[in-house]
Amino acid sequence: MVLPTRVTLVDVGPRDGLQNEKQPVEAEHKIELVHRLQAAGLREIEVTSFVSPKWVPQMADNAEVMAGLARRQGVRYSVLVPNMKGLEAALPTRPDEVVVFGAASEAFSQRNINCSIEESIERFRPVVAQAHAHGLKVRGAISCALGCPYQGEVPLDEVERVVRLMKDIGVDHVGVADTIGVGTPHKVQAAMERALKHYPLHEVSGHFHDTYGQALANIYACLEMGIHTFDASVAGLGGCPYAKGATGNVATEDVVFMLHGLGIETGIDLDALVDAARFISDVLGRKPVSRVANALLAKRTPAAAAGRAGE
Ligand SMILES: CC(C)(COP(=O)([O-])OP(=O)([O-])OC[C@H]1O[C@@H](n2cnc3c(N)ncnc32)[C@H](O)[C@@H]1OP(=O)([O-])[O-])[C@@H](O)C(=O)NCCC(=O)NCCSC(=O)C[C@@](C)(O)CC(=O)[O-]
Repeated sequence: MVLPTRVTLVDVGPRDGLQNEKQPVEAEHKIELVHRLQAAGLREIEVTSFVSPKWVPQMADNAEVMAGLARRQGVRYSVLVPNMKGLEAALPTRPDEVVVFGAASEAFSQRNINCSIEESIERFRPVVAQAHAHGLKVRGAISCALGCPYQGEVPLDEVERVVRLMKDIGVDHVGVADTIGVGTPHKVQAAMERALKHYPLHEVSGHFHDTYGQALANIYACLEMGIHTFDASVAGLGGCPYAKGATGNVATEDVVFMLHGLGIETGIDLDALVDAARFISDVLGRKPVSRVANALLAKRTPAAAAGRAGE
C-alpha cells in the first residue's frame, strides 16, 4: 500500500470552527486567524459563509472579514453559499472558490438549509453555473454521509445519489462529511468508494468531526485509498449549529503531526500552526481541543524548559 506523498489541508476553522460559537468573535480576530493560518503555510482556507444572519449570526460579518484579508498569492480563500442570494453577496468579496452544502440525509437538509435534498440541488444549479461563469471552482459538501443526528443511519445509496446529483449540476469537487463524527474506517472507505465512482481522487475530500475520536483513523483509511485532501480545523474548533452534540472538526495540528510522522508533506509549519491555535483559543478564553497543540504548548512553558535543561 502506497500512501500519498503530499496532502492538502483545507483549514475550515474560521468558518466551520467559529460559526457555532455562542460569544461574538470580532471580525478583526477572524481576520488575524486567517493571517496566522496562511503564515503557517495553509494554502486553502475556508473563511466564512454567506448564509442568513438570522440562522447563523456568527457569520453576519462575512463581507467585513473578506474585505479585511491581506491576501497571499497561492492561497485559496473559499466561502460557503447556500443559494443565489449568498452567491450574489459573496462575489463582490472576491472568493477563490465557493462551497455549496447539501446533505445525504433528508432530515438534516431540512434542518440545516430548510429544504429537501432535491430542492437544494435546484438551488445549487444556478449557483454552480454563475460561479463557473465568474471563473470560480465549486466544492460540494455532503453532510451526514456517515450518519445523521435526526435520522440515524444514512444508506450508502443515498450518499452516492447525492454525489451523482452534485456531479450532474457541474460541482467540481465533493467533500464527504462526517458531520457528527460517527464514522469508522471501513464505513468511511465504503462512503468514499461511492464518491470515487463519480469523481477522480483529486476531486474528493474528507471532512471529519472528531466527536467519537475516530477522525485520525478515518483520515488514515482515506490515505490508504489515495485520497489526499482533507478539511480540518485549527485548535479543533467547530461544530454545526444544526447538529446538536457534534463537536469540532479534527484539529489541523493533530492531522499535520500524523502526516509529518508518516513522511507526508503538507507545507505547514506545525509550530506556527500551534501559535495560531493558541491565538484563537485565547480569544475564546479556553484551551485548544487539539492534543498536539496542548502537548507542544506544555513543552514551551518555563517549567518544561527548565526540566529539559536539567535532563
Ligand atoms: C439556506 C437558508 C438561507 C434558507 O433559509 P430560508 O428561510 O428557507 O430562506 P428564504 O429564501 O425563505 O429566505 C428567508 C430570509 O433569509 C434571507 N436569506 C436567504 N438566503 C440568504 C443568504 N444566502 N444570505 C443572507 N440572507 C439570506 C432572505 O432574504 C429572507 O430574509 P427576510 O426577508 O426574512 O429578512 C437558511 O436555511 C440558512 O442560512 N441556513 C444556514 C445553515 C448553515 O449555515 N449551516 C452551517 C453550515 S453547513 C455545515 O456546517 C456542515 C459542513 C459544510 O461543515 C459539513 C459537515 O460537517 O456536515
